[in-house]
Amino acid sequence: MFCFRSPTEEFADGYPSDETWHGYINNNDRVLLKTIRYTSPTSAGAECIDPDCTWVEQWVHRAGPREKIYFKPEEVKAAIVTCGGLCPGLNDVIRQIVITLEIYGVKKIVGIPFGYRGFSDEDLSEMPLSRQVVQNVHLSGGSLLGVSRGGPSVSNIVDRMEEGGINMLFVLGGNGTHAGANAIHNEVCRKRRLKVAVVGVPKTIDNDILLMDKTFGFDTAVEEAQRAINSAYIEAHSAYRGVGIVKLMGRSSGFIAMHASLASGQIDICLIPEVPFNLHGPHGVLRHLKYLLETKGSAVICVAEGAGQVRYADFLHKTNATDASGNIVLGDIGVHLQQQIKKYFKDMGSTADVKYIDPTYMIRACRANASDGILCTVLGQNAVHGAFAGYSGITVGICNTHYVYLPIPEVISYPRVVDPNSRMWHRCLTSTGQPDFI
Ligand SMILES: Nc1ncnc2c1ncn2[C@@H]1O[C@H](COP(=O)(O)OP(=O)(O)O)[C@@H](O)[C@H]1O
Ligand SMILES: O=P(O)(O)OC[C@H]1O[C@](O)(COP(=O)(O)O)[C@@H](O)[C@@H]1O
Ligand SMILES: [Mg+2]
Repeated sequence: MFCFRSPTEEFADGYPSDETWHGYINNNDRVLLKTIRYTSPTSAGAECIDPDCTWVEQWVHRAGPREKIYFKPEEVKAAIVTCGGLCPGLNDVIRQIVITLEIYGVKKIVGIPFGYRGFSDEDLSEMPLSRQVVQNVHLSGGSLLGVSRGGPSVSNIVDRMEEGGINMLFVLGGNGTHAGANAIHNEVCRKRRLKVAVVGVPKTIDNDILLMDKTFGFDTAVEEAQRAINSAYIEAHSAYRGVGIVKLMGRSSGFIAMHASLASGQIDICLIPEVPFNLHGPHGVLRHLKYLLETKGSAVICVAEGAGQVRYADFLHKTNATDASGNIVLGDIGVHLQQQIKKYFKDMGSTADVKYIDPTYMIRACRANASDGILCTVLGQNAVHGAFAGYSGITVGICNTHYVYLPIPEVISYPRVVDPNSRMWHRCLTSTGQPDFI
């Protein structure tokens, strides 16, 4: 009976703890998922399942240390793997998982190099981890272990886990990585019936995982994007009929572009994948740009990489090419915008001085800021508490400011996207002053 998404009743002996210490989470503690009770579907931002906006209580497990633990620490061999693209805070999470495992008394802790690939590539070997190794890793960005896309099949991964005696696996990654983690969980638990815990920590700079307030690294990315936006503003503002373009990450979700635009207060046009727009025509982006140059003298555009390419339009006529993980390879919307803007003004016998800034990797290849550092710390600790409590096939997150365990399938059933009817998108529109481009 090892296939659980809640703590087992079979506890390791000898590790219950001080009953006078009220620092433990009761296994029945729960956190409420949705905290607003909407009166009508017309209330701003309402998410209703029926016209009466019937309120459905949804409770999730509260994260944290349990008094009784399921694994004997001396029998644990824990592994950590980081997959997908980089994200500020990966090293903070790795560090905290290692430190917390050591506090539980775990002696065998390893890192799997370069994502899931590290399970299959003969040239790559496990990296022994200890507090000493990870002590200062959070001071730099990236991942101590390395990351990659693509990699071996789930059964290969589980074969290697069995061979290596790994019985606790911490998986740091986004939607794709979590799909993999869930498949690993199903293989070890349901098929092979091994006593193994697979626990995820959501890593997505795009903030595209469901049900969570936010994911680590997102705040840092938004903050880092400010520098690019400010540079674009200064360039545009100092040029004769200057136009600044900043492209930010977001394959299918425009959260970084929306939040960075809102934070800066310097953006005139924000374009995200979730909101349709035309470039040409009476309501198009170019016409508005002309108006901005005539009235303000300059303009700054913030565009998410997936804007105009996924969902509503395909301005770049993308191929069906995919990366090693199966993600669609997008064209460069920033370059396309730059070309279209130059041509538009040239064709009308006018001019625009267009400066394009692409800080794509600069906003994620940096160390986490203080608030992300704290988030990483708590998530890392809770991942270890969850594994020791006997959870598997779960991931950790922050919901309504509380830390929780969520079943992986629930958070990756589809990517979280910006709701064009949300108050946050409307706040962004208020800040930019842009019209509908349709
Ligand atoms: N549906 C899936 N099932 C199993 N593994 C997957 C799945 N999708 C992606 N992966 C694996 O997860 C890893 C990371 O996926 P990727 O999409 O690149 O990044 P992210 O996890 O950040 O979304 C890759 O090694 C990829 O092979
Ligand atoms: O160039 P890379 O390494 O594939 O990363 C680019 C991708 O990283 C992201 O920011 C995040 O992607 P993941 O969550 O899959 O790591 C995407 O929006 C973007 O397309
Ligand atoms: Mg992905």
